[in-house]
Amino acid sequence: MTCHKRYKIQKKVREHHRKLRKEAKKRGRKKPRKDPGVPNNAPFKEALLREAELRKQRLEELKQQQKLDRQKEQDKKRRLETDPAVELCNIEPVKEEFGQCKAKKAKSSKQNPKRLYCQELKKVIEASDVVLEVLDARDPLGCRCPQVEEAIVKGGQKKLVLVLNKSDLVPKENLENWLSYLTKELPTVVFKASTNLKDKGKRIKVKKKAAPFKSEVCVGKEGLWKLLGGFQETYGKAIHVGVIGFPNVGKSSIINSLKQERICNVGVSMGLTRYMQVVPLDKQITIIDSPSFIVSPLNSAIALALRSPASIEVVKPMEAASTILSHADARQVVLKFTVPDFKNSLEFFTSFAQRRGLHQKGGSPNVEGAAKLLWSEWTGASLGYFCHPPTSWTPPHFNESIVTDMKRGFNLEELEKNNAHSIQAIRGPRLASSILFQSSGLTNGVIEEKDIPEELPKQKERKQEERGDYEDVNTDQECVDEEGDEKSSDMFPEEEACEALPEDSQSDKQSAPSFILDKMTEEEDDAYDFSTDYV
Ligand SMILES: Nc1nc2c(ncn2[C@@H]2O[C@H](COP(=O)(O)OP(=O)(O)OP(=O)(O)O)[C@@H](O)[C@H]2O)c(=O)[nH]1
Repeated sequence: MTCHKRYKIQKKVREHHRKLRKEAKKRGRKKPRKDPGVPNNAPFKEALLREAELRKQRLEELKQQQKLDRQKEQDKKRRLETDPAVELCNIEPVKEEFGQCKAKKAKSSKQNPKRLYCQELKKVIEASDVVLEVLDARDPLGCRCPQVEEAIVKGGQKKLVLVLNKSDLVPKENLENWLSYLTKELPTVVFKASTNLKDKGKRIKVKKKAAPFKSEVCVGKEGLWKLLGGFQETYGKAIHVGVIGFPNVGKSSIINSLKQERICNVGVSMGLTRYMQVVPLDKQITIIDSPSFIVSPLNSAIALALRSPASIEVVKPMEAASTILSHADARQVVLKFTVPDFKNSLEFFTSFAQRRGLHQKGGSPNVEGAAKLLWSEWTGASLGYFCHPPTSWTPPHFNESIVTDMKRGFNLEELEKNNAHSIQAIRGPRLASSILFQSSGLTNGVIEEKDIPEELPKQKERKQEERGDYEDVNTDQECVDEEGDEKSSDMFPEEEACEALPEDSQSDKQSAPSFILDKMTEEEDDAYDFSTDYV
């Protein structure tokens, strides 16, 4: 920050305080006077002090009593909620916005969130006839969870379908390779969710003449509808379709795209969906959103960094971002983020922070902020990177009979045609401008509640603190997301820097102080908005 600007801010702060003092004076409200206590020469001072002490004690006791009463009341309520009749609300279609059952929320507020996620996920699987496992096309294998897949196919009653989402973020050739790799095992749908939908009730009107903005278009919707519709016809009755997957793969976005309205909560924060949500698509098909899978702590560092729901797991941003960086092609990273060559991750984060205008007080680069930004971009909605599918066809973890069973009832020829059509319609990044990433393969998940260790209170506190920290970055990101999170990954660095700013700064780019110092003009410098920028 320039000295000129700093002094200007200080002056404004002084003026502001002066104004407040003046207004307070006008209103006649003065500072409360300090209690001078009982003077030493007062008669009966000792007795007065004792009396005051007693009054204080009585007040404390009263407060304690009220607290106990409140606790008793809450216990009573909780007991009422454990009544099975309340449980029924779990499977009822959503009635309120983002459909979270309030009773359920209250009940589970004190439960270990990982257990809650497992419970909800199990409920979704149990209630579903077809399960859509959503995979991030940038690392499809890393988004598959063998434990959950096995739980689905175990009974032989349910169908498992893979949905290759975020396919706009990988090169076309790569997408084709992954499709042919995955379809050998399970029916796979190529999808690109629409990320710019209006809230529930406000349907999008697609004008006939005006071509919709590239980022608003959903691709693969027809294919998925037809696949589910065809299956429902052969099945002969109404079906429930569960949508599952690791955090941020786009489960809720897919449901919103199918429904064409923003019915499920969507955002860059990992682990945003905490409860199952039932959304009727039509009379015959009901879709169920679910919270993400819980990652097993035995996974590799890269799997933990990319697949841990930040809302319930603690992953240190610096460690996570460094691990991600070590798995990416350094040359392509340098080109993509337009930073100089780097020897280690710290060097990269320093240049990245400078490039994106992330500075701490005093002007030093905000390395931690840069790490958080890279981490959230890697799991977010705009950065293009890709992994190669295994070169040879490795035997699936399902045997032949399960594979044929999973494909039965679906019109696979039609699906193939629709996928080819989707691939044509998606305009992904070029292979040369995308970052090559080394996947660590399948990610192990925890599906049984008993496998989740109980958290110690101290651990819990630490997690909450760190989560708060992470959410700071993500709320910023979310704001951007809502503005139109599908910015091309080939955007200019200045635009990308703006992406990391809070919504206010985004919406008022002209007046907000720019984070990019070398681009800061005198006009922007003068435009310090005291009402929004001074905290
Ligand atoms: N570019 C792109 N972004 C997508 C696509 N689908 C989803 N996203 C973005 O990915 C982010 C995560 O999407 P969500 O739908 O919240 O993902 P989720 O799996 O429900 O996430 P959790 O609720 O955290 O488990 C959001 O910012 C979406 O806008 C897609 O097809 N392409």
